[in-house]
Amino acid sequence: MTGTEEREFDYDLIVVGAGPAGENVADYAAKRGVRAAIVESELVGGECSYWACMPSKALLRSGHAIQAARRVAGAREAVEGTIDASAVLARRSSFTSQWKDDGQVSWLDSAGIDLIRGHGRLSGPGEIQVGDRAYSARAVALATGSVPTLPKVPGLAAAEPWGTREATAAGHVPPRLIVIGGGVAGTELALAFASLGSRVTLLSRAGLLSHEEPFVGEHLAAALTGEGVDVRLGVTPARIDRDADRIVSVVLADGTTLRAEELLVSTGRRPNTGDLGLETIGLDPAAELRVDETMLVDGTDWLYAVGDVNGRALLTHQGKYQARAAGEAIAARLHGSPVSAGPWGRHAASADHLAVPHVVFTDPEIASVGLTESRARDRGLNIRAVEYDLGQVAGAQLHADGYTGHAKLVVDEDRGVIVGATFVGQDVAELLHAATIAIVGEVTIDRLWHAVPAYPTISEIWLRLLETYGRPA
Ligand SMILES: Cc1cc2nc3c(=O)[nH]c(=O)nc-3n(C[C@H](O)[C@H](O)[C@H](O)COP(=O)(O)OP(=O)(O)OC[C@H]3O[C@@H](n4cnc5c(N)ncnc54)[C@H](O)[C@@H]3O)c2cc1C
Ligand SMILES: NC(=O)c1ccc[n+]([C@@H]2O[C@H](COP(=O)([O-])OP(=O)(O)OC[C@H]3O[C@@H](n4cnc5c(N)ncnc54)[C@H](O)[C@@H]3O)[C@@H](O)[C@H]2O)c1
Repeated sequence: MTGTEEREFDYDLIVVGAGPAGENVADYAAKRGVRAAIVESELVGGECSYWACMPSKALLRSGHAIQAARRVAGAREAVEGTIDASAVLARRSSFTSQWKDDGQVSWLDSAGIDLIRGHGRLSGPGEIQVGDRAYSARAVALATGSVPTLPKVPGLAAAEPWGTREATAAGHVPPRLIVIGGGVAGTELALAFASLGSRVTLLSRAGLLSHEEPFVGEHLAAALTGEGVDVRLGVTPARIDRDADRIVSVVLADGTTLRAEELLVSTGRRPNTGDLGLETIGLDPAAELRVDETMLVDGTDWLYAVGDVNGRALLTHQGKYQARAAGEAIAARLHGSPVSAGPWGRHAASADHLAVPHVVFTDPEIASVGLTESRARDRGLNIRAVEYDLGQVAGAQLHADGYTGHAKLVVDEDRGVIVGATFVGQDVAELLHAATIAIVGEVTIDRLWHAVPAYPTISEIWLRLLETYGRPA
């Protein structure tokens, strides 16, 4: 570290932010003998545990279970009555440990990682200020997550909309809910609240999940509509107000007015780099933090950025993957050991570029990994894509009466390997890891013919896709 080599340090490593990424950097470094502390301004466990992954999936799960039973003759007849929304909210709250972090704090303690409560801010190279105390470290990892972005719509802020935090922590189910944003959070939470009894209107300026294969949005829009969600595509809110009775009005660009008790805005997130003191080490707080494959920030030899804050892939599992690489890279560098940062090296987060798995927990589920066909073509790959109707697979037909779904593989013809896979259908999330392994392992199509899916499982979709692609000559 330039100018700090002769100093005594409070720690080897200080991590700012105790979300899933920060916890794992500290843990993986500590397991290699690094003295680590973690700074947290809210709850140890981060967004994912309390206001994102866990509560949103808990809000969705009961509705999925009811629908799964309704889709099977014989089971359907046993489903009576309506969903118990208060029991669902209580179950959700149990998954957030009632928004208390005692369990995660005990884990930090058992891992030998010091917890410093408060807002952490860089005050110079290797220096973190928390309140009136400055701490020094040989390495610092920023793992401060991301923050929501709000669209510029007149009246929006004054209308006190829900963000994903308010929606995932909701204490009641609003009779009517308007959702702005047809991305991952918007579609998941629209379905969750519809299943709990809200009349939901989902507004999207484009299609749904527009970064996925085009058939994904079409299937999802049809399914959400079937669940009673009023899906409006290609619409933009022009003005938003909340009246004295606390009813929100959203006026669309075409003059239509929609009303609801609550409005949820889920229009994306950006890295949380504000108020981190980046300017004290010569970095522009408004610019993206650029990192190498070990998450080392460009132009430094001591500062790392891990998880949502580096903008590489805003997903818990990917942040934790980066954290495993970074934690061990930090330890190796501090111990003067070799660092393996080349493609697929043990200290490199190579999968961020080629094999990021992603599940949208709607019904149908959307599970995808790697490149879509259009992104693969944009990268100049020589591509052939094959698709198949999941509803034609025996295992799927057994799984649910009238099963509907779709699957697609994107094949790099020059290398004979899969570079992308997308599945849409009930309970397809568990199909995804096979595709991730095939992509990361660069398993050739010829060899995949020897990976026999058991009969009658939904995994037979793999065989159908291979048959559509063709037997090797
Ligand atoms: C509604 C919703 C649902 C989601 N569902 C999923 C899902 O199902 N699966 C999935 O993989 N991903 C999901 N995500 C994304 C996932 O939540 C994030 O990718 C993940 O939380 C990022 O982890 P992180 O550790 O980088 O940041 P975070 O979890 O945001 O943690 C950052 C931590 O840093 C703390 N912090 C910030 N600044 C400071 C500071 N200056 N000093 C001290 N502490 C600070 C924060 O308080 C926070 O605890 C979802 C996101 C949302 C919004
Ligand atoms: N199951 C999961 O893994 C999961 C679930 C929820 C969220 N997340 C993560 O959280 C992040 C945030 O989720 P998200 O749904 O907010 O983001 P997103 O990027 O998935 O979707 C944002 C949506 O808002 C729309 N939008 C953006 N700006 C707008 C504007 N000015 N006016 C109207 N619409 C606008 C976009 O067109 C898009 O449809 C995602 O990156 C995702 O990775 C993951």
